Amino acid sequence: MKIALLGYGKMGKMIEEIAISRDHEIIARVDEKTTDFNIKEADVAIDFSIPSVAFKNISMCLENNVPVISGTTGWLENYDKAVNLCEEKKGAFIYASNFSLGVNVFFQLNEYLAKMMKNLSQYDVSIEETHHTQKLDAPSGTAITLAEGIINNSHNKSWKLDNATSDEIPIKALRQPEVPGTHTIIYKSDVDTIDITHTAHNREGFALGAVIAAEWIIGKTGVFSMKDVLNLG
Ligand SMILES: NC(=O)C1=CN([C@@H]2O[C@H](COP(=O)(O)OP(=O)(O)OC[C@H]3O[C@@H](n4cnc5c(N)ncnc54)[C@H](O)[C@@H]3O)[C@@H](O)[C@H]2O)C=CC1
Ligand SMILES: O=C(O)C1=N[C@H](C(=O)O)C[C@H](O)C1
Repeated sequence: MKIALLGYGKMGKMIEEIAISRDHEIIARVDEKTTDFNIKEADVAIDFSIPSVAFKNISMCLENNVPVISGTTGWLENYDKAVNLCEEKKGAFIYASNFSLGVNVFFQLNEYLAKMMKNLSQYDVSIEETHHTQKLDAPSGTAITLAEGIINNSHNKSWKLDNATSDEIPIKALRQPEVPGTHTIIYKSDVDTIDITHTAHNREGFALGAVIAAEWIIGKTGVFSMKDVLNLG
């Protein structure tokens, strides 16, 4: 498979390593200085760039009929436009806030727990995420997906970063050197606390998931999620 890497930072480099180990070829490594590449030469593009350029990258791929996987977070105000463009062009597109197998299991665990806690009003739910200090967006995309998983399966209606009211799920975003990504869901009552945590030890799980998604999307048409790729029960 010929892969164009849109964004060649921490994730782009890790994806390159894993893609090569699975016999794929990297035909472009694109950062803000790159001008001379032809996206049409790629079988698939993998975008791990920055929030302000992700939608432009995704649109470029869809306009040129190149299937695109995006893991960039912090650009979701344009997600619906990307979906519409994909449908209009009969293209193929996957966005996931987190490509790791472990977090995708954790997403399902979170939804299951939210259903169990739905009518236990003595518990208040909150989310905490910790990432490295270079992260541009807060809260993390994964924390937003977790909040949406709770909202879709409980009486909670919305989430808020810091200073939440009692109607909102509070999300706390902590930044500490070198942390690849830790997410905790907390249910607290006066008498006890239930919490579940996913801790990434490094970036390999994210990168492997993105390459598996890229392998999976070849030959398909439509907008998909990691749930489709991983076929989790
Ligand atoms: N969905 C997932 O599983 C994961 C998502 N991420 C997200 O992926 C994104 C990238 O993360 P990292 O690699 O850690 O960040 P990074 O800062 O190490 O790399 C970002 C890269 O984008 C490049 N870039 C800047 N302008 C560009 C442009 N116009 N076109 C193409 N590339 C451009 C930068 O040069 C840099 O190399 C972030 O949004 C992060 O939140 C990170 C890890 C896992
Ligand atoms: O920026 C990161 O590093 C990560 N970003 C993603 C997010 O915002 O959820 C996924 C992972 O937690 C690492």
